[in-house]
Amino acid sequence: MKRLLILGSTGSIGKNTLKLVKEFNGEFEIAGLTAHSNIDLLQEQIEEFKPPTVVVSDRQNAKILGDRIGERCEILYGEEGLLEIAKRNNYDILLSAIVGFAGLKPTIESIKLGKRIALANKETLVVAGELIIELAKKFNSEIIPVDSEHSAIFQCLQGESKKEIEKIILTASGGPFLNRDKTDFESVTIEEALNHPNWNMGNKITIDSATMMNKGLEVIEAYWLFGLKKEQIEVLIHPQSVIHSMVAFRDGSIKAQLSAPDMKLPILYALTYPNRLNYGGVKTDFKKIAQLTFFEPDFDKFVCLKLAYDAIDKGGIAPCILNAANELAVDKFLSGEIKFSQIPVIIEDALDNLYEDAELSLEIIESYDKKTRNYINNRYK
Ligand SMILES: NC(=O)C1=CN([C@@H]2O[C@H](COP(=O)(O)OP(=O)(O)OC[C@H]3O[C@@H](n4cnc5c(N)ncnc54)[C@H](OP(=O)(O)O)[C@@H]3O)[C@@H](O)[C@H]2O)C=CC1
Ligand SMILES: CC(=O)[C@@H](O)[C@H](O)COP(=O)(O)O
Ligand SMILES: [Mn+2]
Repeated sequence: MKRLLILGSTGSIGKNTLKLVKEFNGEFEIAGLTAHSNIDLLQEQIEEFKPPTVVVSDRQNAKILGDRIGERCEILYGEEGLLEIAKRNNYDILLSAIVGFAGLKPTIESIKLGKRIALANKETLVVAGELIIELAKKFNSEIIPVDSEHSAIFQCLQGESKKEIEKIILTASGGPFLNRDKTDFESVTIEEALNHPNWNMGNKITIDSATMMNKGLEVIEAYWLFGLKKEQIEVLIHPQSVIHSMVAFRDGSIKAQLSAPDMKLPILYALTYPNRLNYGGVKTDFKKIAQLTFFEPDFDKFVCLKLAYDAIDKGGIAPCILNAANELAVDKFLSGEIKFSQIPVIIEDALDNLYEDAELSLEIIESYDKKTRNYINNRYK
């Protein structure tokens, strides 16, 4: 029986993980769940999975939830609550699935306990990749990717050594605007941008897929996770999302991992690695897949992808600024404050004006995250 602490249990990854916990009755036990503000769903999850402790973001929601469920489970709140639940030594695997920068600090606490991290929260590696990889080594914590592309690469690399890799090929669906002209980006609606062709995900990552910042964040995530040069990380548009990524080896051989697009597979692998469980929940029928196609991304159209590659070159605090600016720009687009076409403009503006040489530490990363958000809030009211 593996004990799971799920950060972000009310989100898309969190809910898929709980479906697996239910499906594999007896394999997993829930040591804790966390939500931001969706206390109705969290309450249902408490009733079904009986975690000893849960966390919500604010005190008032903690009180409302407490009035509803009484003594059935301990309720913590705020950032302190998240850090506290992550520091408790009562679980085996942390499923890190909070969206955005908020996932960073509790993930670090879990790494410090030497836990296995099933990492969905890609922003953790984007903003603090160097620190995270160092800490994971120091505390002997395994970081197993949940992100479908990184899980694919991780699976292709089993039994291989790094020196044999020529490059990795991150596949990208191209999102809902793959065939839309860039001149139309001004008039893109929120509904259109949230209409991902292949994946059903949370709002933030869905908008990132539409701008292709998701692929940019994934390039940075792969850079840290697999310790490769930027030039060894290629992005390839593959609109069907059946090949989740590939590794090309120096002898010319290429390995790929394939399946119908369903996050339950990479989640399950991160929970059971190096083993697999019998699972018929995701069916891949090649006879129903008409074709698999591939082509190069258009960096002029999807500027966010270019900005992410540039942020690796700049290094230091650049990926943190890129991430904070992107999180805020996406929020502003989703609340109707800015146009879709302004997202890359805002990110570039923040990078141009805030980037400087800085010795990385958690404190510096937190201060640049705040500085970037303040800068954008003041400029784009
Ligand atoms: N969805 C997917 O298929 C994939 C997701 N990922 C990554 O996984 C992560 C989660 O994505 P996804 O599940 O789609 O996101 P969702 O938006 O669906 O869920 C986010 C979760 O985090 C909680 N949350 C949001 N803001 C905060 C905060 N400030 N503090 C604490 N908790 C918070 C939410 O709570 P509440 O519900 O109460 O708001 C919810 O439980 C992201 O980093 C994403 O990039 C990676 C690959 C695929
Ligand atoms: C499921 C998953 O891992 C997402 O990150 C997905 O890859 C998004 O698709 P695109 O960013 O390729 O559109
Ligand atoms: Mn992905």
